[in-house]
Amino acid sequence: GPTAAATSYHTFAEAMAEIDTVAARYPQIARKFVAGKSYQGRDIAGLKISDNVATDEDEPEVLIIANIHARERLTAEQALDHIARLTQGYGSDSRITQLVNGREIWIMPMVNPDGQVYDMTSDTSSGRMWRKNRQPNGTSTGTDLNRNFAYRWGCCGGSSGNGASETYRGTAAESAPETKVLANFVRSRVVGGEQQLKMFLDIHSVAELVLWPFGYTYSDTVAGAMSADEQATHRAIGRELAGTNGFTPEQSSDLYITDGTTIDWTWGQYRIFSLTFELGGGSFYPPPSAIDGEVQRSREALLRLTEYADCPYRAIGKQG
Ligand SMILES: NS(=O)(=O)N[C@@H](Cc1ccccc1)C(=O)O
Ligand SMILES: [Zn+2]
Repeated sequence: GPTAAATSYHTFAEAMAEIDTVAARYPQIARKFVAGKSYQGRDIAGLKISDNVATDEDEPEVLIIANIHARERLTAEQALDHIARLTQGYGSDSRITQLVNGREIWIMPMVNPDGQVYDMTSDTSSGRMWRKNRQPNGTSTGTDLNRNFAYRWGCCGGSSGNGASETYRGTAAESAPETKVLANFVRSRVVGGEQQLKMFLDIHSVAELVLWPFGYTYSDTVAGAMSADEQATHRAIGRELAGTNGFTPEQSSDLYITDGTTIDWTWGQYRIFSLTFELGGGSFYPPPSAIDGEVQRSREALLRLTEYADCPYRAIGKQG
């Protein structure tokens, strides 16, 4: 349950059960939502955490997703830990209480459930090293959901057109049902013509990095798409958060060019300040005994990301 520290990786069923348990235990501040279904029909679910959680209040919104890559098991634990911290701390920790009162926080711990189940139902103690979803694509299986988003999809050599590739981009932007579900959820947060989501985090592993857009170009700024202030704000938040967990902060493309990624789309399409974390742990399958230590490293970073949602520009001393 949510009180004990994680001592083993959650199966998909256990993660869904934990979401139900938290929603039942904290009904004033936690509410389960199902954004849609995976290719094989599994729920793509999460928790909304906020005071008056059944009401859409005019509060800055944050979206945190995890486990879009199936083998990156620690990422779901990080998301479930943030859920536990926010719900258990409410009413006793003043910082967390203020955060939950002043934000609407959407957390989705397993956004690639088919891949996660396939990876975990292996005959070894670790996994199948599976990354993609489980959608057939001609001769092979799987679309890399982090190459299937619509902003500059397939533009720049940052993905593959080969179905067997680990970075297969799909037949078109949002060709994967899981991508469509996530993109539809973000689109649904445009209320009164304004995107309510102000911060986005996509949790990956395993490289100990804090990354910001864009991935499709080496350029720091892009006219009409990433101004100097917008880039400086991403960099300042990225560096601040990396200062709390010891990860390396850099623009996504500093590592390699990627196109069709989550954060290029959430920023490029909606100007949601967006980061990707690459957690630590040394491998995709750190021993269960390492889960708690690794997850604790980024607790502060997730709290600060959630705090910035009312004014990300605060990171560069600028008013909204
Ligand atoms: N988790 S990962 O190793 O696959 N990296 C992710 C995120 C990522 C994207 C761009 C540069 C570095 C890391 C990916 O989609 O490539
Ligand atoms: Zn990943």
